[in-house]
Amino acid sequence: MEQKNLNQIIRETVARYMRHSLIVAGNWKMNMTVREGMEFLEKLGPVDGKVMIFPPYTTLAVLAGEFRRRGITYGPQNFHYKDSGAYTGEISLPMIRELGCDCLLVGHSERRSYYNETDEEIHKKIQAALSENFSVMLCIGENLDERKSGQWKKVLRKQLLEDLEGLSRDKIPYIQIAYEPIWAIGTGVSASTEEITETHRYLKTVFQELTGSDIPLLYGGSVNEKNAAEIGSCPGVDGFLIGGASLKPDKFRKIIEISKRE
Ligand SMILES: O=C[C@H](O)COP(=O)(O)O
Repeated sequence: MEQKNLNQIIRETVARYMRHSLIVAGNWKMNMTVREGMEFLEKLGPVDGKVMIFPPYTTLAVLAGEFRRRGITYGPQNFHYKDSGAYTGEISLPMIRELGCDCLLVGHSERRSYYNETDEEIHKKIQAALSENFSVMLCIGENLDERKSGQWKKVLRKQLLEDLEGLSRDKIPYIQIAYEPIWAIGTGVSASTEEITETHRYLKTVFQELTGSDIPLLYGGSVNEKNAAEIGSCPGVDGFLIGGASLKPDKFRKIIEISKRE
């Protein structure tokens, strides 16, 4: 019995280390002027691994070439689903394409709560982006009341089903999901490894039911250089979406180092 448990532990450990590198994505939110972004990249130095950055538009436009040169995938934090028109303050997919962006962030809880983005609107954005062959990183997450009352499964399932409604099989490789419990964002206290493991297992199951496929599933919410190794070793965690710690080159670099598996 003891031997069996040991074998199981060895298998799980080997499987964990054989996994591909984790995706390390930074969401700069409304931070980083062009000058600050340039300084950030200089301090960060060369990177390898799967690194993504979602900067604000102004910085994105000026530094697109720098990101590309360093092998960093980059894209906007928001966009409009129409190609053009009288939508003051908005940015369209053709404009984004011109900057060579590959992956677009969509559905972040700050967009949902501060700008009243609905699942219907998020669905339209995803459909538009996929039809133009962009990749998307869809953010989903529950609030503290929903977590405490045990409603989180229902809430996350609804977001997934509504945001990805009608997703065709050929577009599955263009989707990544970031699970971000709203109550852990910017608080300095991440969800526990038990909560992350349980939630990721649940979301992978729902996505499997929905599409018959696996999906890259990132965790976001107070990830930093100190907790990344532990969170990254949770089953079902394929990477991180990082806010605060992605603004500090030394912290971001440490997380990239921790996330290398090959
Ligand atoms: O998009 C990133 C998340 O909102 C996480 O932000 P945080 O790492 O500052 O908690």
